[in-house]
Amino acid sequence: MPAMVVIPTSGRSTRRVAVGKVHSILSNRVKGNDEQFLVRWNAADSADKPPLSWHGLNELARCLDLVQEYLEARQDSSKLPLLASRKRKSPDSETHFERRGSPVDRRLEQASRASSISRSPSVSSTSSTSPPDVFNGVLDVDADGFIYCRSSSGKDVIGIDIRDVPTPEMVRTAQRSKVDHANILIRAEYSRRLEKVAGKKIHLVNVYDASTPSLRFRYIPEYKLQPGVHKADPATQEGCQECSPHMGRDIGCEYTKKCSCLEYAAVDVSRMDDQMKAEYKEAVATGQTTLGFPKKFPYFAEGTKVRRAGCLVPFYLRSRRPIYECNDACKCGEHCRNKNVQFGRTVELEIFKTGSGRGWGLRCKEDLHEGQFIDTYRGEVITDAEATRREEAATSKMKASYLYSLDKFAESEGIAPEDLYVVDGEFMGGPTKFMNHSCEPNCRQYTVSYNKHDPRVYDLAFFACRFIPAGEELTFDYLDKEEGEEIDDPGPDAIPCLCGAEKCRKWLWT
Ligand SMILES: C[S@@+](CC[C@H](N)C(=O)[O-])C[C@H]1O[C@@H](n2cnc3c(N)ncnc32)[C@H](O)[C@@H]1O
Repeated sequence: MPAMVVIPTSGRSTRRVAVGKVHSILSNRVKGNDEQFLVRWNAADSADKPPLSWHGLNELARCLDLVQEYLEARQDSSKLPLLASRKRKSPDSETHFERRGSPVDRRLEQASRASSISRSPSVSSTSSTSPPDVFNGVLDVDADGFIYCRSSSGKDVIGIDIRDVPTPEMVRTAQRSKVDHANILIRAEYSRRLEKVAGKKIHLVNVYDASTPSLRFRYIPEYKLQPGVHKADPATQEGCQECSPHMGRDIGCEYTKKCSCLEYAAVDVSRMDDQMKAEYKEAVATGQTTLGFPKKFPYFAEGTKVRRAGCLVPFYLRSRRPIYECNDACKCGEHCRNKNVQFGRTVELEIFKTGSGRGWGLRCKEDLHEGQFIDTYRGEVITDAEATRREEAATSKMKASYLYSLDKFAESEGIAPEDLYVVDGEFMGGPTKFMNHSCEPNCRQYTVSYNKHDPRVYDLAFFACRFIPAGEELTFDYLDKEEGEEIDDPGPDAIPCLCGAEKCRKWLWT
Protein backbone atom coordinates (compact mmCIF):
# COMPACT_ATOMS: atom_id res chain seq x y z
CA MET A 1 0.00 0.00 0.00
CA PRO A 2 1.39 3.48 -0.80
CA ALA A 3 2.29 5.71 2.15
CA MET A 4 -0.46 7.63 3.89
CA VAL A 5 -0.75 11.17 2.66
CA VAL A 6 -1.90 14.16 4.64
CA ILE A 7 -4.36 16.38 2.82
CA PRO A 8 -3.24 19.96 3.44
CA THR A 9 -5.90 21.54 5.63
CA SER A 10 -4.53 25.07 5.73
CA GLY A 11 -4.39 25.45 1.93
CA ARG A 12 -1.23 27.42 2.46
CA SER A 13 1.13 24.95 0.92
CA THR A 14 3.28 26.64 -1.69
CA ARG A 15 2.86 23.81 -4.17
CA ARG A 16 1.53 25.21 -7.44
CA VAL A 17 -1.07 23.16 -9.25
CA ALA A 18 -0.45 22.95 -13.00
CA VAL A 19 -3.41 22.43 -15.26
CA GLY A 20 -1.94 19.49 -17.21
CA LYS A 21 -1.56 17.43 -14.05
CA VAL A 22 -5.09 17.84 -12.81
CA HIS A 23 -7.87 15.46 -13.70
CA SER A 24 -10.66 17.62 -12.30
CA ILE A 25 -11.81 19.67 -9.36
CA LEU A 26 -14.28 17.81 -7.24
CA SER A 27 -15.37 20.03 -4.41
CA ASN A 28 -14.86 23.28 -2.57
CA ARG A 29 -14.94 24.53 1.00
CA VAL A 30 -13.85 27.46 3.14
CA LYS A 31 -11.15 27.04 5.79
CA GLY A 32 -10.73 30.13 7.89
CA ASN A 33 -10.90 32.81 5.19
CA ASP A 34 -9.44 30.56 2.57
CA GLU A 35 -11.50 29.26 -0.33
CA GLN A 36 -10.17 25.79 -1.11
CA PHE A 37 -10.78 23.29 -3.89
CA LEU A 38 -10.40 19.53 -3.89
CA VAL A 39 -8.11 18.55 -6.75
CA ARG A 40 -8.17 15.08 -8.28
CA TRP A 41 -4.84 14.38 -9.94
CA ASN A 42 -4.34 12.67 -13.27
CA ALA A 43 -3.69 8.97 -12.74
CA ALA A 44 -0.16 9.17 -14.17
CA ASP A 45 0.72 11.94 -11.75
CA SER A 46 -0.75 10.36 -8.66
CA ALA A 47 1.70 7.47 -8.27
CA ASP A 48 3.84 9.43 -5.81
CA LYS A 49 1.16 11.91 -4.80
CA PRO A 50 -2.18 11.76 -3.08
CA PRO A 51 -4.95 11.07 -5.61
CA LEU A 52 -6.83 14.00 -4.11
CA SER A 53 -5.74 17.07 -2.22
CA TRP A 54 -7.17 20.38 -1.06
CA HIS A 55 -5.63 23.56 -2.41
CA GLY A 56 -6.08 27.24 -1.74
CA LEU A 57 -6.51 29.68 -4.61
CA ASN A 58 -2.91 30.83 -4.29
CA GLU A 59 -1.91 27.36 -5.49
CA LEU A 60 -4.50 27.21 -8.25
CA ALA A 61 -3.48 30.28 -10.22
CA ARG A 62 -2.34 28.11 -13.11
CA CYS A 63 -5.57 26.15 -13.38
CA LEU A 64 -8.25 28.77 -12.84
CA ASP A 65 -9.94 27.46 -15.98
CA LEU A 66 -10.58 24.16 -14.16
CA VAL A 67 -11.84 26.04 -11.11
CA GLN A 68 -14.17 28.00 -13.39
CA GLU A 69 -15.42 24.83 -15.07
CA TYR A 70 -16.10 23.28 -11.69
CA LEU A 71 -17.96 26.39 -10.49
CA GLU A 72 -20.11 26.45 -13.62
CA ALA A 73 -21.06 22.81 -13.15
CA ARG A 74 -21.81 23.49 -9.48
CA GLN A 75 -23.96 26.48 -10.43
CA ASP A 76 -25.85 24.55 -13.12
CA SER A 77 -26.33 21.64 -10.75
CA SER A 78 -27.83 23.80 -8.04
CA LYS A 79 -30.43 25.03 -10.51
CA LEU A 80 -31.02 21.84 -12.47
CA PRO A 81 -29.89 18.90 -10.39
CA LEU A 82 -30.78 16.19 -12.84
CA LEU A 83 -29.59 17.76 -16.06
CA ALA A 84 -26.69 16.12 -17.80
CA SER A 85 -23.60 18.23 -18.45
CA ARG A 86 -23.98 20.43 -21.55
CA LYS A 87 -20.28 20.60 -22.14
CA ARG A 88 -18.80 18.83 -25.07
CA LYS A 89 -15.37 17.42 -25.74
CA SER A 90 -12.74 19.94 -26.59
CA PRO A 91 -11.01 19.46 -29.90
CA ASP A 92 -7.51 20.43 -28.93
CA SER A 93 -5.70 17.78 -26.97
CA GLU A 94 -2.41 19.71 -27.23
CA THR A 95 -3.78 22.47 -25.08
CA HIS A 96 -5.37 20.19 -22.50
CA PHE A 97 -8.81 21.44 -23.38
CA GLU A 98 -10.52 18.13 -22.71
CA ARG A 99 -13.68 18.70 -20.79
CA ARG A 100 -15.10 16.29 -18.31
CA GLY A 101 -18.55 15.53 -17.06
CA SER A 102 -19.47 17.26 -13.86
CA PRO A 103 -18.94 15.24 -10.71
CA VAL A 104 -21.26 17.67 -8.98
CA ASP A 105 -24.26 16.61 -11.05
CA ARG A 106 -23.69 13.05 -10.00
CA ARG A 107 -23.13 13.98 -6.38
CA LEU A 108 -26.27 16.06 -6.14
CA GLU A 109 -28.29 13.26 -7.55
CA GLN A 110 -26.77 10.98 -4.93
CA ALA A 111 -27.23 13.52 -2.17
CA SER A 112 -30.93 13.54 -2.88
CA ARG A 113 -31.00 9.81 -2.25
CA ALA A 114 -30.05 8.21 1.04
CA SER A 115 -26.37 8.73 1.64
CA SER A 116 -24.48 5.46 1.49
CA ILE A 117 -20.74 5.22 1.53
CA SER A 118 -19.04 2.07 0.37
CA ARG A 119 -16.47 0.69 2.70
CA SER A 120 -13.14 -0.87 2.27
CA PRO A 121 -13.15 -4.30 3.86
CA SER A 122 -10.04 -3.37 5.78
CA VAL A 123 -11.33 -0.29 7.52
CA SER A 124 -13.82 0.51 10.23
CA SER A 125 -17.30 1.67 9.46
CA THR A 126 -19.33 4.82 9.42
CA SER A 127 -23.05 5.21 8.90
CA SER A 128 -25.12 7.28 6.53
CA THR A 129 -26.30 9.37 9.47
CA SER A 130 -22.73 10.41 10.34
CA PRO A 131 -21.01 11.28 7.09
CA PRO A 132 -17.25 11.02 7.17
CA ASP A 133 -15.24 14.10 7.88
CA VAL A 134 -12.73 13.93 5.10
CA PHE A 135 -12.09 17.62 5.50
CA ASN A 136 -9.35 17.28 8.04
CA GLY A 137 -8.41 13.79 7.30
CA VAL A 138 -5.73 11.67 5.79
CA LEU A 139 -6.49 10.08 2.42
CA ASP A 140 -4.90 7.35 0.42
CA VAL A 141 -6.03 4.93 -2.22
CA ASP A 142 -5.57 1.17 -2.33
CA ALA A 143 -5.14 -1.15 -5.28
CA ASP A 144 -8.94 -1.52 -5.58
CA GLY A 145 -9.42 2.21 -5.88
CA PHE A 146 -10.66 2.73 -2.32
CA ILE A 147 -9.68 5.88 -0.57
CA TYR A 148 -8.73 5.50 3.07
CA CYS A 149 -9.78 8.33 5.20
CA ARG A 150 -9.38 9.06 8.87
CA SER A 151 -9.86 12.08 11.05
CA SER A 152 -6.91 14.28 11.91
CA SER A 153 -6.71 12.63 15.35
CA GLY A 154 -5.82 9.40 13.57
CA LYS A 155 -8.89 7.47 14.75
CA ASP A 156 -12.02 6.27 13.02
CA VAL A 157 -10.52 5.13 9.80
CA ILE A 158 -13.17 4.72 7.11
CA GLY A 159 -13.01 3.89 3.43
CA ILE A 160 -14.55 5.70 0.49
CA ASP A 161 -14.53 4.54 -3.08
CA ILE A 162 -12.64 7.16 -5.05
CA ARG A 163 -15.63 7.37 -7.37
CA ASP A 164 -17.74 8.54 -4.43
CA VAL A 165 -15.78 11.72 -3.91
CA PRO A 166 -17.17 14.28 -3.47
CA THR A 167 -19.37 12.68 -0.87
CA PRO A 168 -22.92 14.02 -0.47
CA GLU A 169 -21.75 15.83 2.64
CA MET A 170 -18.97 17.48 0.65
CA VAL A 171 -21.45 18.53 -2.01
CA ARG A 172 -23.73 20.09 0.58
CA THR A 173 -20.81 21.92 2.18
CA ALA A 174 -19.60 23.05 -1.24
CA GLN A 175 -22.98 24.54 -2.10
CA ARG A 176 -22.94 26.52 1.14
CA SER A 177 -19.35 27.73 0.79
CA LYS A 178 -18.62 31.12 -0.69
CA VAL A 179 -16.52 31.34 -3.83
CA ASP A 180 -16.27 35.13 -4.11
CA HIS A 181 -12.50 35.20 -4.18
CA ALA A 182 -12.37 32.51 -6.87
CA ASN A 183 -14.82 34.50 -9.01
CA ILE A 184 -12.75 37.66 -8.59
CA LEU A 185 -9.54 35.87 -9.60
CA ILE A 186 -11.21 34.28 -12.63
CA ARG A 187 -12.53 37.67 -13.78
CA ALA A 188 -9.10 39.27 -13.23
CA GLU A 189 -7.41 36.53 -15.25
CA TYR A 190 -9.84 36.99 -18.14
CA SER A 191 -9.34 40.78 -18.09
CA ARG A 192 -5.58 40.27 -18.06
CA ARG A 193 -5.86 38.14 -21.19
CA LEU A 194 -8.11 40.73 -22.86
CA GLU A 195 -5.46 43.38 -22.24
CA LYS A 196 -3.01 41.34 -24.27
CA VAL A 197 -5.24 41.29 -27.35
CA ALA A 198 -3.74 43.55 -30.03
CA GLY A 199 -5.59 46.69 -31.08
CA LYS A 200 -8.03 48.89 -29.21
CA LYS A 201 -9.13 47.83 -25.76
CA ILE A 202 -11.76 45.15 -25.21
CA HIS A 203 -13.77 45.51 -22.01
CA LEU A 204 -15.73 42.96 -20.01
CA VAL A 205 -18.95 43.95 -18.23
CA ASN A 206 -21.35 41.85 -16.20
CA VAL A 207 -23.96 43.58 -14.07
CA TYR A 208 -26.01 40.41 -13.56
CA ASP A 209 -23.86 37.86 -11.78
CA ALA A 210 -20.32 36.83 -10.87
CA SER A 211 -19.70 34.74 -13.99
CA THR A 212 -16.93 35.31 -16.53
CA PRO A 213 -16.64 33.95 -20.09
CA SER A 214 -14.74 30.70 -20.29
CA LEU A 215 -11.01 30.82 -19.55
CA ARG A 216 -10.70 27.84 -21.88
CA PHE A 217 -10.85 30.34 -24.72
CA ARG A 218 -7.65 31.62 -26.29
CA TYR A 219 -7.58 34.97 -28.15
CA ILE A 220 -5.78 34.55 -31.45
CA PRO A 221 -4.90 37.16 -34.11
CA GLU A 222 -5.57 34.91 -37.10
CA TYR A 223 -6.98 31.53 -38.08
CA LYS A 224 -5.35 28.42 -36.67
CA LEU A 225 -5.35 25.78 -39.38
CA GLN A 226 -5.94 22.35 -37.91
CA PRO A 227 -4.94 18.97 -39.40
CA GLY A 228 -6.36 18.29 -42.86
CA VAL A 229 -6.80 21.99 -43.66
CA HIS A 230 -4.64 23.53 -46.37
CA LYS A 231 -4.45 27.07 -47.57
CA ALA A 232 -3.64 27.48 -51.26
CA ASP A 233 0.09 27.67 -51.94
CA PRO A 234 1.19 31.29 -51.32
CA ALA A 235 2.69 31.24 -54.82
CA THR A 236 -0.86 31.22 -56.20
CA GLN A 237 -1.57 34.59 -54.60
CA GLU A 238 -1.53 37.11 -57.41
CA GLY A 239 -1.12 40.80 -56.72
CA CYS A 240 -2.15 43.55 -59.09
CA GLN A 241 0.95 44.23 -61.18
CA GLU A 242 -0.17 47.10 -63.34
CA CYS A 243 -1.21 49.37 -60.49
CA SER A 244 1.02 51.78 -58.58
CA PRO A 245 0.74 53.61 -55.25
CA HIS A 246 0.15 57.00 -56.88
CA MET A 247 -2.75 56.42 -59.21
CA GLY A 248 -5.84 58.57 -59.40
CA ARG A 249 -6.31 60.44 -56.14
CA ASP A 250 -3.31 58.74 -54.59
CA ILE A 251 -5.48 56.12 -53.02
CA GLY A 252 -4.40 53.05 -54.88
CA CYS A 253 -6.55 50.98 -57.16
CA GLU A 254 -9.91 52.68 -56.94
CA TYR A 255 -10.03 54.50 -60.26
CA THR A 256 -8.12 52.04 -62.39
CA LYS A 257 -9.60 49.49 -64.74
CA LYS A 258 -6.36 47.55 -64.62
CA CYS A 259 -6.49 46.24 -61.07
CA SER A 260 -6.62 42.47 -61.30
CA CYS A 261 -7.65 42.19 -57.63
CA LEU A 262 -10.89 43.88 -58.60
CA GLU A 263 -11.42 41.40 -61.42
CA TYR A 264 -14.32 39.77 -59.63
CA ALA A 265 -15.69 42.98 -58.16
CA ALA A 266 -19.05 44.30 -59.33
CA VAL A 267 -18.94 46.44 -62.46
CA ASP A 268 -19.86 50.08 -62.15
CA VAL A 269 -22.68 50.34 -64.66
CA SER A 270 -22.85 54.11 -64.23
CA ARG A 271 -19.44 54.35 -65.91
CA MET A 272 -20.35 52.15 -68.90
CA ASP A 273 -21.93 53.10 -72.22
CA ASP A 274 -24.24 50.74 -74.09
CA GLN A 275 -21.46 49.16 -76.13
CA MET A 276 -19.39 48.48 -73.03
CA LYS A 277 -22.41 46.95 -71.31
CA ALA A 278 -22.91 44.59 -74.26
CA GLU A 279 -19.20 43.65 -74.23
CA TYR A 280 -19.37 43.01 -70.53
CA LYS A 281 -22.44 40.78 -70.92
CA GLU A 282 -20.63 38.81 -73.61
CA ALA A 283 -17.49 38.43 -71.44
CA VAL A 284 -19.51 37.07 -68.52
CA ALA A 285 -21.51 34.69 -70.74
CA THR A 286 -18.38 33.25 -72.35
CA GLY A 287 -16.35 33.10 -69.15
CA GLN A 288 -13.75 35.61 -70.32
CA THR A 289 -11.91 37.99 -67.99
CA THR A 290 -13.78 41.10 -66.98
CA LEU A 291 -10.58 43.00 -66.41
CA GLY A 292 -10.72 46.37 -68.13
CA PHE A 293 -14.34 47.10 -67.26
CA PRO A 294 -14.89 49.77 -64.60
CA LYS A 295 -15.36 48.07 -61.23
CA LYS A 296 -17.11 49.11 -58.07
CA PHE A 297 -14.58 49.75 -55.35
CA PRO A 298 -15.83 48.15 -52.09
CA TYR A 299 -14.80 50.91 -49.69
CA PHE A 300 -15.29 54.67 -49.56
CA ALA A 301 -12.05 56.56 -50.11
CA GLU A 302 -10.72 59.49 -48.04
CA GLY A 303 -12.33 62.84 -48.63
CA THR A 304 -15.97 61.79 -48.67
CA LYS A 305 -18.25 64.25 -46.89
CA VAL A 306 -19.38 62.11 -43.97
CA ARG A 307 -16.43 60.48 -42.21
CA ARG A 308 -16.83 57.25 -44.09
CA ALA A 309 -13.33 56.41 -45.33
CA GLY A 310 -12.97 52.65 -45.32
CA CYS A 311 -16.70 52.00 -44.92
CA LEU A 312 -18.47 49.70 -47.39
CA VAL A 313 -20.17 51.53 -50.24
CA PRO A 314 -23.97 51.05 -50.46
CA PHE A 315 -23.72 48.64 -53.40
CA TYR A 316 -21.72 46.16 -51.28
CA LEU A 317 -23.82 46.87 -48.22
CA ARG A 318 -26.91 45.78 -50.09
CA SER A 319 -25.38 42.75 -51.77
CA ARG A 320 -23.63 39.62 -50.54
CA ARG A 321 -20.74 39.94 -52.94
CA PRO A 322 -17.36 38.76 -51.75
CA ILE A 323 -14.73 41.45 -51.32
CA TYR A 324 -11.30 40.88 -52.90
CA GLU A 325 -8.78 43.08 -51.13
CA CYS A 326 -5.34 43.91 -52.52
CA ASN A 327 -2.53 41.97 -50.90
CA ASP A 328 1.19 42.02 -50.16
CA ALA A 329 2.04 40.90 -53.70
CA CYS A 330 0.27 43.95 -55.17
CA LYS A 331 2.08 46.93 -56.65
CA CYS A 332 -0.43 49.47 -55.30
CA GLY A 333 1.39 50.00 -52.00
CA GLU A 334 0.32 49.84 -48.38
CA HIS A 335 -2.03 52.83 -48.52
CA CYS A 336 -4.26 51.39 -51.21
CA ARG A 337 -7.82 51.82 -49.99
CA ASN A 338 -8.58 48.34 -51.20
CA LYS A 339 -6.81 47.11 -48.05
CA ASN A 340 -8.95 47.35 -44.96
CA VAL A 341 -10.03 44.16 -43.18
CA GLN A 342 -6.47 42.80 -43.35
CA PHE A 343 -5.31 45.57 -40.96
CA GLY A 344 -7.66 44.33 -38.27
CA ARG A 345 -10.02 45.85 -35.76
CA THR A 346 -9.80 49.58 -34.99
CA VAL A 347 -12.79 49.99 -32.67
CA GLU A 348 -13.11 49.57 -28.90
CA LEU A 349 -15.42 46.71 -27.98
CA GLU A 350 -17.23 45.48 -24.88
CA ILE A 351 -18.18 41.91 -24.08
CA PHE A 352 -21.24 42.04 -21.83
CA LYS A 353 -23.67 39.68 -20.15
CA THR A 354 -27.00 40.16 -21.92
CA GLY A 355 -29.15 39.04 -18.98
CA SER A 356 -31.81 37.90 -21.46
CA GLY A 357 -31.08 34.20 -21.79
CA ARG A 358 -28.65 34.75 -24.65
CA GLY A 359 -25.45 34.50 -22.60
CA TRP A 360 -22.77 37.05 -23.47
CA GLY A 361 -23.05 39.64 -26.21
CA LEU A 362 -20.85 42.22 -27.91
CA ARG A 363 -21.20 45.97 -28.28
CA CYS A 364 -19.02 48.85 -29.40
CA LYS A 365 -17.87 51.66 -27.11
CA GLU A 366 -18.01 54.17 -29.97
CA ASP A 367 -20.53 55.08 -32.69
CA LEU A 368 -20.19 52.97 -35.82
CA HIS A 369 -20.87 54.43 -39.27
CA GLU A 370 -22.93 52.53 -41.80
CA GLY A 371 -20.56 50.12 -43.56
CA GLN A 372 -17.78 50.38 -40.95
CA PHE A 373 -15.60 47.32 -40.46
CA ILE A 374 -15.74 45.88 -36.92
CA ASP A 375 -13.63 42.72 -36.74
CA THR A 376 -13.23 39.30 -38.32
CA TYR A 377 -14.57 36.01 -37.00
CA ARG A 378 -11.59 33.86 -36.11
CA GLY A 379 -11.02 30.40 -34.76
CA GLU A 380 -9.68 27.01 -35.64
CA VAL A 381 -10.23 26.09 -39.27
CA ILE A 382 -11.23 22.44 -39.30
CA THR A 383 -12.42 19.95 -41.87
CA ASP A 384 -16.10 19.29 -42.37
CA ALA A 385 -15.66 15.81 -40.87
CA GLU A 386 -14.07 17.27 -37.74
CA ALA A 387 -16.86 19.83 -37.45
CA THR A 388 -19.42 17.03 -37.64
CA ARG A 389 -17.50 15.11 -34.98
CA ARG A 390 -17.52 18.15 -32.69
CA GLU A 391 -21.22 18.76 -33.29
CA GLU A 392 -22.06 15.16 -32.51
CA ALA A 393 -19.97 15.32 -29.34
CA ALA A 394 -22.16 18.17 -28.07
CA THR A 395 -24.43 16.80 -25.39
CA SER A 396 -27.31 19.13 -26.12
CA LYS A 397 -28.81 20.92 -29.09
CA MET A 398 -29.20 23.94 -26.85
CA LYS A 399 -25.47 24.26 -26.40
CA ALA A 400 -24.08 27.46 -27.92
CA SER A 401 -22.65 26.91 -31.39
CA TYR A 402 -19.60 28.68 -32.77
CA LEU A 403 -19.21 26.85 -36.10
CA TYR A 404 -19.24 28.76 -39.38
CA SER A 405 -18.88 27.00 -42.70
CA LEU A 406 -16.55 28.54 -45.30
CA ASP A 407 -19.01 27.69 -48.05
CA LYS A 408 -19.28 30.98 -49.94
CA PHE A 409 -17.71 29.58 -53.09
CA ALA A 410 -19.00 26.01 -52.78
CA GLU A 411 -21.46 26.38 -55.61
CA SER A 412 -19.44 28.60 -57.95
CA GLU A 413 -16.30 26.47 -57.56
CA GLY A 414 -18.06 23.10 -57.34
CA ILE A 415 -16.67 22.22 -53.90
CA ALA A 416 -18.38 19.16 -52.43
CA PRO A 417 -19.89 19.71 -48.94
CA GLU A 418 -17.46 17.22 -47.38
CA ASP A 419 -14.48 19.17 -48.79
CA LEU A 420 -15.48 22.47 -47.21
CA TYR A 421 -13.72 23.89 -44.21
CA VAL A 422 -15.42 25.18 -41.07
CA VAL A 423 -14.33 27.85 -38.58
CA ASP A 424 -14.80 26.88 -34.94
CA GLY A 425 -14.53 29.92 -32.68
CA GLU A 426 -15.45 28.16 -29.46
CA PHE A 427 -11.99 27.53 -28.04
CA MET A 428 -9.90 30.08 -29.93
CA GLY A 429 -10.84 33.23 -31.76
CA GLY A 430 -11.71 36.87 -31.24
CA PRO A 431 -14.37 38.95 -29.48
CA THR A 432 -16.82 38.45 -32.38
CA LYS A 433 -17.35 35.01 -30.91
CA PHE A 434 -19.86 36.78 -28.66
CA MET A 435 -22.01 38.31 -31.42
CA ASN A 436 -25.57 37.10 -31.03
CA HIS A 437 -28.24 36.60 -33.66
CA SER A 438 -31.01 39.08 -34.34
CA CYS A 439 -33.85 38.79 -36.83
CA GLU A 440 -33.42 42.57 -37.32
CA PRO A 441 -29.63 42.78 -37.19
CA ASN A 442 -27.40 45.86 -37.30
CA CYS A 443 -24.33 44.04 -38.71
CA ARG A 444 -23.59 41.72 -41.58
CA GLN A 445 -20.92 39.15 -42.20
CA TYR A 446 -18.95 39.41 -45.48
CA THR A 447 -16.52 37.20 -47.29
CA VAL A 448 -13.14 38.90 -47.69
CA SER A 449 -10.49 37.22 -49.79
CA TYR A 450 -6.86 38.07 -50.43
CA ASN A 451 -6.28 35.22 -52.86
CA LYS A 452 -8.83 34.68 -55.60
CA HIS A 453 -7.28 31.27 -56.23
CA ASP A 454 -8.19 30.03 -52.78
CA PRO A 455 -11.94 29.45 -52.53
CA ARG A 456 -11.69 27.46 -49.29
CA VAL A 457 -9.85 29.76 -46.87
CA TYR A 458 -10.94 33.38 -46.63
CA ASP A 459 -11.88 35.87 -43.92
CA LEU A 460 -15.33 36.34 -42.42
CA ALA A 461 -15.62 40.06 -41.64
CA PHE A 462 -18.34 41.92 -39.76
CA PHE A 463 -19.49 45.36 -40.95
CA ALA A 464 -22.14 47.67 -39.50
CA CYS A 465 -25.08 47.63 -41.90
CA ARG A 466 -26.46 50.89 -40.52
CA PHE A 467 -25.35 53.61 -38.10
CA ILE A 468 -24.98 51.96 -34.67
CA PRO A 469 -24.79 54.23 -31.64
CA ALA A 470 -22.19 53.39 -28.99
CA GLY A 471 -23.51 50.80 -26.54
CA GLU A 472 -26.08 49.14 -28.82
CA GLU A 473 -25.60 45.37 -29.02
CA LEU A 474 -23.96 44.18 -32.26
CA THR A 475 -25.96 41.43 -33.94
CA PHE A 476 -26.17 39.66 -37.25
CA ASP A 477 -28.54 37.19 -38.88
CA TYR A 478 -27.18 33.69 -38.32
CA LEU A 479 -29.05 32.37 -41.35
CA ASP A 480 -27.40 34.94 -43.59
CA LYS A 481 -29.69 34.36 -46.55
CA GLU A 482 -29.72 36.39 -49.76
CA GLU A 483 -32.85 38.46 -50.19
CA GLY A 484 -35.66 36.27 -51.49
CA GLU A 485 -33.80 33.04 -50.67
CA GLU A 486 -35.98 30.33 -49.14
CA ILE A 487 -35.70 29.54 -45.44
CA ASP A 488 -36.35 25.94 -44.42
CA ASP A 489 -39.36 25.22 -42.28
CA PRO A 490 -38.06 25.27 -38.67
CA GLY A 491 -39.93 22.21 -37.41
CA PRO A 492 -40.88 21.53 -33.78
CA ASP A 493 -37.29 21.09 -32.51
CA ALA A 494 -36.02 24.49 -33.67
CA ILE A 495 -33.92 26.44 -31.16
CA PRO A 496 -36.02 29.40 -29.96
CA CYS A 497 -34.79 32.90 -30.78
CA LEU A 498 -34.74 35.43 -27.97
CA CYS A 499 -33.63 38.46 -30.00
CA GLY A 500 -36.76 40.40 -29.03
CA ALA A 501 -37.05 42.09 -32.43
CA GLU A 502 -40.50 43.15 -33.55
CA LYS A 503 -40.21 40.92 -36.62
CA CYS A 504 -38.55 38.04 -34.79
CA ARG A 505 -39.05 34.77 -36.69
CA LYS A 506 -39.00 33.03 -33.27
CA TRP A 507 -36.32 30.45 -33.96
CA LEU A 508 -32.56 30.46 -34.35
CA TRP A 509 -31.92 27.29 -36.30
CA THR A 510 -33.34 23.82 -36.72
C1 LIG B 1 -21.78 32.53 -31.41
S1 LIG B 1 -22.55 32.27 -29.88
C2 LIG B 1 -22.90 33.91 -29.38
C3 LIG B 1 -22.34 34.20 -27.99
C4 LIG B 1 -23.06 33.53 -26.88
N1 LIG B 1 -24.23 34.32 -26.47
C5 LIG B 1 -22.13 33.28 -25.68
O1 LIG B 1 -22.51 33.61 -24.55
O2 LIG B 1 -21.06 32.76 -25.86
C6 LIG B 1 -24.07 31.60 -30.41
C7 LIG B 1 -24.96 31.14 -29.30
O3 LIG B 1 -25.50 32.25 -28.59
C8 LIG B 1 -26.87 32.02 -28.26
N2 LIG B 1 -27.70 33.00 -29.00
C9 LIG B 1 -27.25 33.90 -29.88
N3 LIG B 1 -28.27 34.65 -30.35
C10 LIG B 1 -29.39 34.21 -29.77
C11 LIG B 1 -30.78 34.56 -29.87
N4 LIG B 1 -31.21 35.53 -30.64
N5 LIG B 1 -31.67 33.86 -29.12
C12 LIG B 1 -31.25 32.86 -28.31
N6 LIG B 1 -29.96 32.48 -28.16
C13 LIG B 1 -29.03 33.14 -28.88
C14 LIG B 1 -27.18 30.60 -28.73
O4 LIG B 1 -26.90 29.74 -27.64
C15 LIG B 1 -26.16 30.38 -29.82
O5 LIG B 1 -25.86 29.00 -30.01
